[in-house]
Amino acid sequence: MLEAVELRKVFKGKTAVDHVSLYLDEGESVGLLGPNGAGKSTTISLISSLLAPSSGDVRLNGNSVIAKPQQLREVIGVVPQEIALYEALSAYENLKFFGRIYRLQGKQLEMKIQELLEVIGLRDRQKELIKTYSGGMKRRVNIAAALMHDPKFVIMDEPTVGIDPQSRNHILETVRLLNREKGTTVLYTSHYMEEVEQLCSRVYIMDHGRIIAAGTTEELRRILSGEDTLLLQLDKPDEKLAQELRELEPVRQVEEMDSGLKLIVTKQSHLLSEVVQAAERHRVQIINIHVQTPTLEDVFLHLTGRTLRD
Ligand SMILES: Nc1ncnc2c1ncn2[C@@H]1O[C@H](COP(=O)(O)OP(=O)(O)OP(=O)(O)O)[C@@H](O)[C@H]1O
Repeated sequence: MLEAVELRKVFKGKTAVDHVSLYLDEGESVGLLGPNGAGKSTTISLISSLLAPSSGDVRLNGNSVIAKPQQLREVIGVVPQEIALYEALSAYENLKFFGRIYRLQGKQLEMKIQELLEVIGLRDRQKELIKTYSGGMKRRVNIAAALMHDPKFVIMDEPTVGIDPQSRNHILETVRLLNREKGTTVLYTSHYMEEVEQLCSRVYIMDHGRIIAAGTTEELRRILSGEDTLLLQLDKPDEKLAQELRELEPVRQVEEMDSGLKLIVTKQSHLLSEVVQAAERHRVQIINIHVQTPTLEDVFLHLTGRTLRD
């Protein structure tokens, strides 16, 4: 088990990570979810011993690794947000370089490189220089580089931000394969709820440097078990209508979206006629009303009053 215990990191008087405790059991796929600036990258750097905490501890199978990180470094692979590759070398040459750092050589090194190129779907382009790759392809090579030493724990920092759909799918597939078929323990950081819901069995939600909720996706959704999400598709946006709905008793949250409004409301409230009347008063036409069970995104909205992408 890899564990963070009451981690804190203060940068020049600003607390970026505030008493964060989390654990990864072997074989788990765990999500760390939070908006930009929540402290996810700093938490990852602390857990992987790239950064020293202001206080708190990181433990591998019960033993602190802060003073002696070597043991941890052998079993952990970190995929940072920034691409850390040699642009003037090919994908093959980059992986060879990283493999050598982990003391792989000869046939073993060659096999590992080809295995990982296959996993990331770039075997046929391995001889091309990194600088000719798309952002998504570079990300995929960056992931392979972190896997050269067959780490037991893989920590990924928002690996799908700003990349093309094909690379995104490849990355999600790679995470699945690593976790479900190879049994690798994964900590997956993201601000995309749907990715975490698909990939992870347990989730930590982080905001302003703190863990504000933790549990299985089911448990977290149960935070909203007494509530429904109401999606109103409107013919035009209307700030005043949103404001009026916010003041209705059963309405917990109102979020404005491109096509209308999203309301988190108390279950079984007889709200629809009030909503329809309010829309009529504001001369807004309701094109469609959809009631759905809450998502993790809604849980986040409920806990913080903000959306993940704010
Ligand atoms: N080296 C540093 N020096 C000063 N402040 C920092 C440093 N690194 C991070 N911070 C601050 O700590 C806070 C948390 O940043 P962090 O990068 O961990 O968040 P994040 O959740 O990973 O967000 P993002 O998705 O934008 O990377 C931010 O306010 C950031 O400005």
